[in-house]
Amino acid sequence: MNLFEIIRNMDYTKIKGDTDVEIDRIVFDSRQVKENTLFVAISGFKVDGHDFIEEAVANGAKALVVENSIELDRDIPIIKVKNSRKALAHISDSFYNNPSRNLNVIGITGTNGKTSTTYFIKSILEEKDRVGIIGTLGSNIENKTIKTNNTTPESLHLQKFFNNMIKEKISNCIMEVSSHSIELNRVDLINFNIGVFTNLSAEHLDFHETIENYMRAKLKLFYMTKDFNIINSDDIYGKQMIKELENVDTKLITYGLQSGDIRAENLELSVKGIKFDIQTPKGTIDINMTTPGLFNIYNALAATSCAVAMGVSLETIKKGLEKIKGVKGRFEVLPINREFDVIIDFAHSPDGFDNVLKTVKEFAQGRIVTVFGCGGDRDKTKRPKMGEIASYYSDLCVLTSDNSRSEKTEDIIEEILIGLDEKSCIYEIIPDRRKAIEYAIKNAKPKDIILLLGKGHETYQIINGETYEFNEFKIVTQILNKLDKN
Ligand SMILES: CC(=O)N[C@H]1[C@@H](OP(=O)(O)OP(=O)(O)OC[C@H]2O[C@@H](n3ccc(=O)[nH]c3=O)[C@H](O)[C@@H]2O)O[C@H](CO)[C@@H](O)[C@@H]1O[C@H](C)C(=O)N[C@@H](C)C(=O)N[C@H](CCC(=O)O)C(=O)O
Repeated sequence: MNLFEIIRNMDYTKIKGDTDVEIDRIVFDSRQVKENTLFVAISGFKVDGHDFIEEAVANGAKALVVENSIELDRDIPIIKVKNSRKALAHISDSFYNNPSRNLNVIGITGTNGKTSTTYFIKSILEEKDRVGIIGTLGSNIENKTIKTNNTTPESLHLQKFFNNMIKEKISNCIMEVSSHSIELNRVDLINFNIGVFTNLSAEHLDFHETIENYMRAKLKLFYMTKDFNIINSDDIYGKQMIKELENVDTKLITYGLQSGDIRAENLELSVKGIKFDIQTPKGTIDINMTTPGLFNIYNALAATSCAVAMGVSLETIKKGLEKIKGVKGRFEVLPINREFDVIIDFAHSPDGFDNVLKTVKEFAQGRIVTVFGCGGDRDKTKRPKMGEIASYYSDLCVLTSDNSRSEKTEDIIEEILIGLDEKSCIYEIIPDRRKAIEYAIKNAKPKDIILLLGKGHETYQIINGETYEFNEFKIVTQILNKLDKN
């Protein structure tokens, strides 16, 4: 494509050289420059793309887009812009021929639930249509997945994914939209048809500084959408967003338990799953899902709102939601058929602990027994916080190893103990994780829920710098078989 065409409607401050050159490739990483490449220098956080201009030119860059003034003794076109991330979004959109305009793009934003909601919507829409996904788990079209560094990748990659989806005759793209991506111009110029807001809690404040800024970053998505804004009206920031969006023309659909156009009623929560009715303006559907947790009711409401906005029938929504199976190692209830239950979850942060334990508390009829440790060589401030949260919700905590890496498990446990509240829960220390699980299972009482936190889908443990095979699913089965034999 001709460079002049690519930058035609873009804001720039200066152009040096002749833009009548053919460009076959756009990159923002000097290491990926080949012949006929346009290199866009991005000011980074750790390093700065402008520092790699010489390398990009040496590798054959045919033109440059820069934000800083640069000296170059080669005669290639240089386009100077105010904001090169913004320019990258524009260039990528033009280069791939504005692909998002030919897709139904659904953007999901919020602190929690983005990934699940994305997959819930997919499950409904793919009953009738082909669906592409962009998010934490990569860019996915049916069984082809391309891994990505970011939940919402850089604009160039986003536009390329959209273009691939069009080539594959996909009509719907469901994507997670992180607040970073909004602030860093990754999603500029995307033609969003629908925007979904799940919820907001304090996170990423290292980047946004205040929760107000964090909310305002997310709010920007809803000024970009063309057809529908879908907002969780039970969430306190959701309520604020609804007010802010009062004068926006895009149609608004709200959802929730306490309020909303799309509402869940008659909830039944158990370790086996969730049963509830969804009231919609088109009628009521009864839903029976095998994914436990109140948060999944919210995810189902967000997905239903989206499907209702798109005119999908209630029957299809029910079918799509009810076929959803959990994700490996994420709140996975093991099929052990005993008087107690074992749940494996990947939670390994205070926030993750709070979410999982709060959910278990919603339906626990017996004791909550939590087996966990904390990772070594990683953020130590998490340890007392995880101890505090686990003891707040649990009846018994079994403190053990996670991936201790180069640290001593016993030292990590000492730090967890600083936060653990001995008045609210009893605890045992068993550093060997297999033995800790065995202890919890051997001493389980009817109706107990045993939570194994931290490893999730991982199949290894790193202890004293060595990696050992450690598959929690297999270990639980082995322990149960051993107990049955004795
Ligand atoms: C803070 C942040 O957003 N950083 C992003 C940023 O990194 P950076 O600016 O530090 O980039 P860098 O890798 O140091 O390099 C700067 C520039 O120099 C270039 N370079 C570098 C080396 C070289 O040899 N040649 C060269 O040209 C790089 O290609 C880049 O253009 O630009 C990179 C390229 O796009 C991103 O991958 C990277 O995301 C990092 C991995 C990250 O962790 N980001 C987080 C904060 C983030 O965005 N998270 C949200 C999810 C939040 C959530 O909901 O949980 C997300 O959407 O992922």
